[in-house]
Amino acid sequence: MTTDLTDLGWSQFFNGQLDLEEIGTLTPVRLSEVRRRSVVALTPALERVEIALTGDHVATDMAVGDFALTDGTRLIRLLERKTLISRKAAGIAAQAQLIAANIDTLFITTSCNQDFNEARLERYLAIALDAEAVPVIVITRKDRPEEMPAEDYETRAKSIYEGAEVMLVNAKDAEDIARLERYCGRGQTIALVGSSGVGKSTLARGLTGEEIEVGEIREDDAKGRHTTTARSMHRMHAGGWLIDTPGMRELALHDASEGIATLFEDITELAAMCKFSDCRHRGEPGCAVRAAVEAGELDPERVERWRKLLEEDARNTETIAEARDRGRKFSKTVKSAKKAKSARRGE
Ligand SMILES: Nc1nc2c(ncn2[C@@H]2O[C@H](COP(=O)(O)OP(=O)(O)OP(=O)(O)O)[C@@H](O)[C@H]2O)c(=O)[nH]1
Ligand SMILES: [Zn+2]
Repeated sequence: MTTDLTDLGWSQFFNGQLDLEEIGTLTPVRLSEVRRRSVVALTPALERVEIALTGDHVATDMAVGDFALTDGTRLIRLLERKTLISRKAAGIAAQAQLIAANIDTLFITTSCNQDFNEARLERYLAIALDAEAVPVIVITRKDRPEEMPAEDYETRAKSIYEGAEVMLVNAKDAEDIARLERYCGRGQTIALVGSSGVGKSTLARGLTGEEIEVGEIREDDAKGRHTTTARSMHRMHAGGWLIDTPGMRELALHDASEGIATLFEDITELAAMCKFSDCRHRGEPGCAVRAAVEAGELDPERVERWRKLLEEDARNTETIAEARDRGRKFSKTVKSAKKAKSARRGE
């Protein structure tokens, strides 16, 4: 059976990374599960094969949705990603954990109720923009709006960022699901983010016809527990792929300064014109942001949210950088210990 690679989400972007020899000898696959010492990959024939990780390949470098080349038994190399979503991993060894690669569209989900708020949506928008995925705000419960008419939620969402499409839906309604399917066609990859209870499972069920379980699977090893994800790529009715992982549902902001700058482009540009390059926009002389607020050209609440988002991002990013420094020293120790061990085993 020859399924077109396009079905997997393959495009010129990936094809252009292969040299002639690789085209002749290797097969592109897409990772649908990342385990501790192996990955499960989707082949061009849409079969799932388990590939052991050998040599320098380690699970922490791989993400669900990655494209890789295999010679049939081994994973030869990962291809450069079009988009990447990561999160700050929990625990002392804080490091960025890769959540999903090559997502085209991120459905940022909220509801016509108290879950809806600009700050939350902006945080997800910054993540999507930073990852270079197209953000679509999906507002569920249009059939049961709580605090104001459903259309008002839509209007508020539309005013957040003009680059984001807004879809007001009843997640249980087949016609509304069909409206979302324009992002879910053949070759497209999407993911759902949003708080618990906003309707992500309901949307996922509507788009795939599957009841998706996103429980974390833990594989124990001597050094502790390593979290992997269960089967995470799901085919949608419209032909595309939905990536659903526990990590995706618990995304936190980190290292997203470019996304924040894109989302708040106007404020970012103003801030560059402040007299002091480290201006905190809290009343310093020559503050262009402050001046715009005073002139009524900028919403002060939006400025406050922007500042908080930057702070949150800086806080989390710093922790990762610091941990990385600490980790380097530690990993040297681990590496030499491992070497000694393999030497003893005669590997
Ligand atoms: N009336 C109505 N009910 C909805 C809508 N979207 C979701 N629900 C209901 O809201 C409840 C929560 O929806 P879920 O799909 O489980 O939410 P979730 O985001 O997956 O939540 P987690 O699994 O906790 O992440 C369910 O009872 C859904 O049937 C909607 O648009 N309209
Ligand atoms: Zn300023």
